Amino acid sequence: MTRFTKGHGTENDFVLVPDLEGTLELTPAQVQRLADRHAGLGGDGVIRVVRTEHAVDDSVRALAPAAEWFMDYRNADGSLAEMCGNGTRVFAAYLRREGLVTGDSFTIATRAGVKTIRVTPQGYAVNLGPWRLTDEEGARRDGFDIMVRPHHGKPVPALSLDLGNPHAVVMLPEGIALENLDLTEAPEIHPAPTGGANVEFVRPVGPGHISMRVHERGVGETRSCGTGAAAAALATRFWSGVEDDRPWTVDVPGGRLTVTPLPGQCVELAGPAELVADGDVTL
Ligand SMILES: N[C@@H](CCC[C@H](N)C(=O)O)C(=O)O
Repeated sequence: MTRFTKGHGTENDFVLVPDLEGTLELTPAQVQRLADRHAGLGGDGVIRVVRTEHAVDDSVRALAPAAEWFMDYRNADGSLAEMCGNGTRVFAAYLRREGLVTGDSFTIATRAGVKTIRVTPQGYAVNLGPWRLTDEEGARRDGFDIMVRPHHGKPVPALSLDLGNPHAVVMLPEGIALENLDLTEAPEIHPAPTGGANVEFVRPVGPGHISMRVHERGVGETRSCGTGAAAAALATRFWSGVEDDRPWTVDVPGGRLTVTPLPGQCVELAGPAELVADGDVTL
C-alpha cells in the first residue's frame, strides 16, 4: 500500500504521492490508474513528493542545493510536465502540513527550475520565474504566431508563450461565447508545437480582469490551470499594448487566480490550495 493525499487548487486536482527517499518508480500506467476518475482516485495530475537529491534527472538533481523538495509532476495520461502552477501551491500546502518546510517563504524544485513560494492570507503565491513569447518577432509583428481550431469550431489566431511549459492563448473573437466552446477534444494547433501545448481561451471581463477556459496537454479540459492563467493574463496584457506591472484577475471555472507581472520578465501566480483527503492506495 502507498500513502496518498488528494488536493486541489481552484479545482485543478491532484493525487500527491509521498516518496521522500525516492524509492518508488512511478510508471505512466500507475499514474493513469491513480488519476482515473472511475477506476482510481481521480485527478488532473499526480505529484510525487521527493527529495531533490533523489530525482532521476541530472538537471533536477543539480537543483538540490537550492531546493530540498522536488515536485515530480505527471499529467493524468502519465506524461511528464515541466511545471504546474496550481500544483506548486498544493505541493506547498502539503510540505507545510507535513512539517517538511518551515517559514512563510521557501523554494521548491520543478523540471522548469527552482520556484519561490510564499504564504499569503488567501493561500500561496509562487514566482513562476521567467516567461517568454515563443516567437517574439512574429508576435510583435502580427499580434499572434499560430492558429488554433477548437473542436467543431473555426480556426482563430493565437499567441504562444513559454511559462516553463508551453501555452497557446486565444482571445475569443466577438460572437463566440466562452461557454459554447467544445473542449471535449484537444484543439488543433497550426503549426503543431513539438511536444504539444496547453490551450487557453480568453474573454475580457474588465480592465485587468479576464475569464478563461483551458484544454490541458495530457489531460483534457480542466477547471483551472495556473500556468495557463498566467499565460492568458500575459497574452492579454501584451495585446493591450500596456505592459505594466498591475495585477490581473483571472476567473476560471474552478475559482479565481491573481497573476502579477514581476520585474525581470517574471510573473507571480496567487490563489488557494486545499488538501481534502488522505489514505492508502494499491499501485
Ligand atoms: N494544471 C497545471 C499545468 C499542468 C501541466 C500541463 N498539463 C502541461 O502538460 O504542461 C497548472 O496549473 O499550471
